[in-house]
Amino acid sequence: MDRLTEPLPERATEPGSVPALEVSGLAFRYPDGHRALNGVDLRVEHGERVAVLGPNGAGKTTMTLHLNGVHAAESGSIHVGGLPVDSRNLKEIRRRVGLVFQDPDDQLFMPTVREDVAFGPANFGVRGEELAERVRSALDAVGMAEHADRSPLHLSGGQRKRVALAAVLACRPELLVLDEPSSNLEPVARRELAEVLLDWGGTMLMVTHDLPYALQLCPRSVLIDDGAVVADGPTAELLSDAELLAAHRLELPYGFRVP
Ligand SMILES: Nc1ncnc2c1ncn2[C@@H]1O[C@H](COP(=O)(O)OP(=O)(O)OP(=O)(O)O)[C@@H](O)[C@H]1O
Repeated sequence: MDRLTEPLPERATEPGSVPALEVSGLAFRYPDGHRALNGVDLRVEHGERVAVLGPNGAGKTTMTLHLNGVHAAESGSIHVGGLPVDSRNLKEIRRRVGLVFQDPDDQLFMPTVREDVAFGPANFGVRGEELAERVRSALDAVGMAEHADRSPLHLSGGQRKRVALAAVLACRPELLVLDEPSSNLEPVARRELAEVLLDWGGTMLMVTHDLPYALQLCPRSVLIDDGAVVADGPTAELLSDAELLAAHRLELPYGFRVP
């Protein structure tokens, strides 16, 4: 592995402390026999924001779908705040891990935006004024409060993405996992989403092909290729390594320079 050794900013590592996320030797094969993960190792400390980079088909989404038990590991282990991700703990794991899917249509299914955002916390037992307050503050955070009574079906793609994020934020997760949050967003919505995520302030893992977005939001990045982590370090260093990027089919936008 290409290990970049500079000390990582914003990483609160204490020897022996329980990390927010620990993935060890995670391997997975789809039912058709395709091996998508070949031993992923990743440790994320509380409060870190980590971008997950890699070419198409590298295994990024497959890895994220293991973090809240959508897929079950073939071998290896995952711990969230010290709790193993396995079938006995799924309810608590899903409370801790908020997964925002790449396609909001995989997540939104209620008649109104308000009901979609209330669904998760209600499912975890939140009721009454607390539920109403969570829905209000999550919709406010993503700038969608005025659309609370509309059908998600009638929103634009970018608006649906914001509602999907609100639905996860309303669950108050300990670990927020986002798959391609900036795709299909207009520049203003992309910037506003960055502000929401920075304000949120919790532990975050963000899968993205948007390298400037990774640089803006995540002090640390891991690069996954062929189902394994091939580089892990400060985002600015990874993105300054032209050879590393080329070897894994990553490219900065034309004219973009890492400051
Ligand atoms: N349901 C499935 N059945 C079989 N193979 C799959 C399935 N879903 C994904 N794969 C394969 O697993 C590998 C990893 O896919 P995954 O979606 O995790 O990649 P990714 O890094 O998220 O890619 P992208 O950047 O294109 O979204 C790919 O080779 C893909 O073809």
